[in-house]
Amino acid sequence: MESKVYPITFCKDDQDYKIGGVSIPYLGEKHNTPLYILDKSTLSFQANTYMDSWKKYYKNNYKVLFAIKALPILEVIRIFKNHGLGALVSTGGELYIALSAGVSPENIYFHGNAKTLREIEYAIDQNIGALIIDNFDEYEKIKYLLSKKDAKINVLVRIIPNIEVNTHRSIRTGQTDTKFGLPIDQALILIQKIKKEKNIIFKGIHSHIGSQIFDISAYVKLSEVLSEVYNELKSQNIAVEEMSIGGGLGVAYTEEDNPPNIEDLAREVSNKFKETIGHNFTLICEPGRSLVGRAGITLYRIESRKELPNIRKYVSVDGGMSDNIRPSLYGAKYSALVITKNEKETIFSIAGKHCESGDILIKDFKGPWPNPGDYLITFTTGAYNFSMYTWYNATLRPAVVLVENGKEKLIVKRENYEDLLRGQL
Ligand SMILES: Cc1ncc(COP(=O)(O)O)c(C=O)c1O
Ligand SMILES: N[C@@H](CCCC[NH3+])C(=O)O
Repeated sequence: MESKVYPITFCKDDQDYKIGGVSIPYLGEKHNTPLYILDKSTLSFQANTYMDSWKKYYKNNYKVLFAIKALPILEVIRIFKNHGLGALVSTGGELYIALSAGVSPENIYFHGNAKTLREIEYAIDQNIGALIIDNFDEYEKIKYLLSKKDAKINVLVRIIPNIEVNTHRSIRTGQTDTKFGLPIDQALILIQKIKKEKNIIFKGIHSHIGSQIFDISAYVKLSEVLSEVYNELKSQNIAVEEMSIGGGLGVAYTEEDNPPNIEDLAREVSNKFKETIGHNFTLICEPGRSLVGRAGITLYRIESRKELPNIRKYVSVDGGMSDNIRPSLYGAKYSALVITKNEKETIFSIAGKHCESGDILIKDFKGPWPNPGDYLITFTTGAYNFSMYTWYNATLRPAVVLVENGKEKLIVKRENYEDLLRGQL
């Protein structure tokens, strides 16, 4: 079925809706709901597109790091590792997950604006690819830790590129006023300090302008800014071996969304660098959402319906803001499909089961009026759904199933009631 929001293998045959060749109602019966379902073909396709596009346009080394915060699942990280991707982590916990998935330490980069001494020490002890230094205090922490060890660490320095992108204000990061990174003049001072250290190895510059970005020209502008910093450092005899353009490429949540494609990003950025400083450094990009978003769907069961005359109709499902907080947090829009025998279409809002009036997954959805027990699918739930799970109302974290070629594999177990008591005394 042609759609920007459906996973590549999503389809309907005479019997059922299917994903990865597996019947979706069958998955619901077998694994219960809510259920996250991931299409392996879509994951692989997105990873290959990133790798192939840089290979085609960028004439030097490049690294694609999966920002695992989007979907920190061992099996997913392993799939990407097998396609040649590394991992971007932002906490000690994410570092632990990436290492547990078998990503080799040199392919793990660690960013974040408030790394603790313990997290930095963990990264140094594991000898990861690079710490992405966000501020002067972090530099002091690294210096302090290295003064007590016979170790070295590679670092990138995160700059604020002063680029404001058109996305939700909570997920913009490159504008002048941001908690992430340093203004360029301060970053240059920090780099001079780093260069005086024997065991802090300066590798290059890091940047990230935000998430769910549709405008490739923002990345072209970013490439210009990075080129200026590169030239400034060159004039100070400081070599820049690596530069990161961050992640942030958007995906379609509804048919109205028109995200740019990955190949356009690679071509435009590569062309800009060719024009400015050449491909004389290792280019890094750090996609999260655009690798996993479209691969995921969430399957719910419809529990109840009601009609408030002349006001609104509601259909409530057995999940909600615990498994997808994005509508409540950002007003994010989603596409859905009801699997029902009823044909009469109407307009209703799809509500979650949580004790919050704001727990509405989709407002004013148009589709067939379902019966309790029918299934509802929401699309593009691969990114920042599982990872932003909250256990509000003591809900159980849903299971995750991976599908491919008619086969399914449980890759995360559903929580049970005992899990809710774990750690409680
Ligand atoms: C530094 C950094 N890199 C990469 C990403 C991944 O972003 P996205 O999932 O939008 O590709 C993020 C999250 O926005 C980030 O903070
Ligand atoms: N959590 C955000 C993206 C944040 C990106 C973090 N670097 C979302 O769901 O859209």
